[in-house]
Amino acid sequence: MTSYENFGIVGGGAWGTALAQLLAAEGAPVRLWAREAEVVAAINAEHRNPLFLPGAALSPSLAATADLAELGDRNALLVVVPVPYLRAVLAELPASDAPLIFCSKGMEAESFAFPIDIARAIFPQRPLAVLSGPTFANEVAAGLPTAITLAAADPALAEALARALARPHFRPYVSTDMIGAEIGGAVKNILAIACGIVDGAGLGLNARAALISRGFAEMTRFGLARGAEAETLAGLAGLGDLVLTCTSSNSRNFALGQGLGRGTSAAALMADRRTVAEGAFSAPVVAAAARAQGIDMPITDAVARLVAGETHVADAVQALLSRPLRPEGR
Ligand SMILES: NC(=O)C1=CN([C@@H]2O[C@H](COP(=O)(O)OP(=O)(O)OC[C@H]3O[C@@H](n4cnc5c(N)ncnc54)[C@H](OP(=O)(O)O)[C@@H]3O)[C@@H](O)[C@H]2O)C=CC1
Ligand SMILES: O=C(CO)COP(=O)(O)O
Repeated sequence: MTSYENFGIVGGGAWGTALAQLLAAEGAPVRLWAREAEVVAAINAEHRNPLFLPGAALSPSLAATADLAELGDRNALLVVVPVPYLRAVLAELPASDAPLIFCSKGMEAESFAFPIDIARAIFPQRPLAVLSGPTFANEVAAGLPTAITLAAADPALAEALARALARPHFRPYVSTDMIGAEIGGAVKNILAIACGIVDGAGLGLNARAALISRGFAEMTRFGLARGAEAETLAGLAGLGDLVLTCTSSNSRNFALGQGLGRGTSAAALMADRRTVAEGAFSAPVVAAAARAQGIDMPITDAVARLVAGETHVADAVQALLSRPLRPEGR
């Protein structure tokens, strides 16, 4: 079985930096590509990333580069670029047959593609995997206990990558359901915005619990219609991540929702921010994809309209509460 020891990280945001630190913590050489010179310089000179992961001390064995070509000799790449920018970055990757492990959580506008779909179109022959679950970057960088789903169509690849990424405090659970892992991560971001809205608007904990469980029903309907396995959606990459990000303002998506719930416009909340709340990008995309397939996703649709400034919180809540009564299983 191939062993993967020589990792490269594509993306110098909070999650790319935390994954790089996970792998470099005990002195293993890890190379990370970041787009911004400021991030590259801070990682190399100060062993910190104050822009995206303030407070984390990084291992000196983690080296950053602004040149993607320097990842050409790595035998596996963790790709941690927000989905709206992913296609452009993948197109610049150096030629290699090293597996690509996708760690981003979203769906691309217009193409309705998940990271795996984008990658398959660009690299039809390259082995692909997905890494997704309840994993706040700052906690992983601090070495706190974390479990995550690692999915690849080839079970031997999933197992080899899981073995390479596992640490005493970081447990990957293997799966062959890549689409399930991707859908869980993309949809939970949208639902975290919804839960943040409920929190910011002071609508109470009953409403939040209702949103988590009815949101999970939406995730499940969307996932099953697209070939995901129910077990994946009920696992770390789905329900696990939903619970994490729907209950903590450490989630950027939840925090964005809190701002909306307090009455600030999405445009004001999004202006000048450098960190991503992927759910704001994905909500209109998932809502449109669901509509096109005839899948009922009222919470996702409400978040999409709130982010677009097409409705107000009170009206969106009223619309959700006045839907016809129905059996819970639908
Ligand atoms: N933060 C977390 O706890 C977790 C995040 N994720 C997912 O990981 C992905 C990355 O998020 P995260 O690391 O938090 O990002 P951050 O919000 O911390 O940072 C923003 C990232 O976007 C990149 N970026 C901005 N503009 C562009 C562009 N035009 N082209 C290419 N890259 C650009 C930045 O790169 P640069 O530095 O070069 O500007 C930076 O890596 C997202 O899909 C997120 O959902 C998944 C699990 C946990
Ligand atoms: O995906 C995450 C944790 O699993 C991080 O969530 P946010 O992007 O909402 O901060």
